[in-house]
Amino acid sequence: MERTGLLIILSSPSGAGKSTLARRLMDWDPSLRFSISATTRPPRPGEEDGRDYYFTTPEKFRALVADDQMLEHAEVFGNLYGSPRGPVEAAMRDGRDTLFDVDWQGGQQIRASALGGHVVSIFVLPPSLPELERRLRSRGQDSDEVIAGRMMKSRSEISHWAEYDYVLVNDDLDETETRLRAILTGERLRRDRQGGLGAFVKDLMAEGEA
Ligand SMILES: Nc1nc2c(ncn2[C@@H]2O[C@H](COP(=O)(O)OP(=O)(O)O)[C@@H](O)[C@H]2O)c(=O)[nH]1
Ligand SMILES: Nc1ncnc2c1ncn2[C@@H]1O[C@H](COP(=O)(O)OP(=O)(O)O)[C@@H](O)[C@H]1O
Repeated sequence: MERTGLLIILSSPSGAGKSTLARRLMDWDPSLRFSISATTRPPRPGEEDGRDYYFTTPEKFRALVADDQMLEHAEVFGNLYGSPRGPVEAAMRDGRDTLFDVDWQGGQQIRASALGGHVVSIFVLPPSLPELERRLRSRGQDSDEVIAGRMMKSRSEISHWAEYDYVLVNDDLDETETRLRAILTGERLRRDRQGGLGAFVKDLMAEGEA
């Protein structure tokens, strides 16, 4: 069946659990392609260039933007982040779904992009702000100053929740993962309903006539 890849946007305030959920979703379905962003922020311990992010300089980042190689880009917490366009277009052509971990600005730009794919957007909320702060601390990778900055920004990120198709409160991680899988399964069926299924039904009916 002919199909176009879905563009799946995952956003949340920092620390709500996006990266954890994205990893789980890809373990569940290895055919999902994670859009590896370029960023000018320094790597955290354990992060790998080309797996978690493409770590780059502001100069190189701006050159990519000028060359129209970014599907979307934004400044978040004083650093530049962007989704390279080429791999997304290739995945769409191959009928593979792409998962984006981007902020609300990236979400808006992907929805507005001319790629013409079926976009599904999901916003992840923490059960409470004290729990969000606890998760940021438990990750143990950011200084107090960085954590305070992310907590301050969390309200403005959360204020965009209503722009998303789905909103999940990430309280119990297993339960949130189950819901994410259900969303993906349902949205794939909707995509197929709008796409190649028409040809399948036509063939089915023709068989009956033969
Ligand atoms: N617009 C946009 N935002 C991104 C991109 N990559 C990551 N982000 C967002 O930037 C923010 C900071 O990401 P990161 O530095 O990994 O910190 P974390 O969210 O605390 O793990 C998060 O809201 C990400 O969703 C991107 O390519 N484009
Ligand atoms: N449902 C959950 N319950 C408890 N801890 C969680 C849950 N989801 C994620 N975490 C933990 O919270 C921290 C932040 O999660 P992470 O996925 O890095 O968030 P984000 O990518 O949104 O910044 C990590 O230490 C992660 O293991």
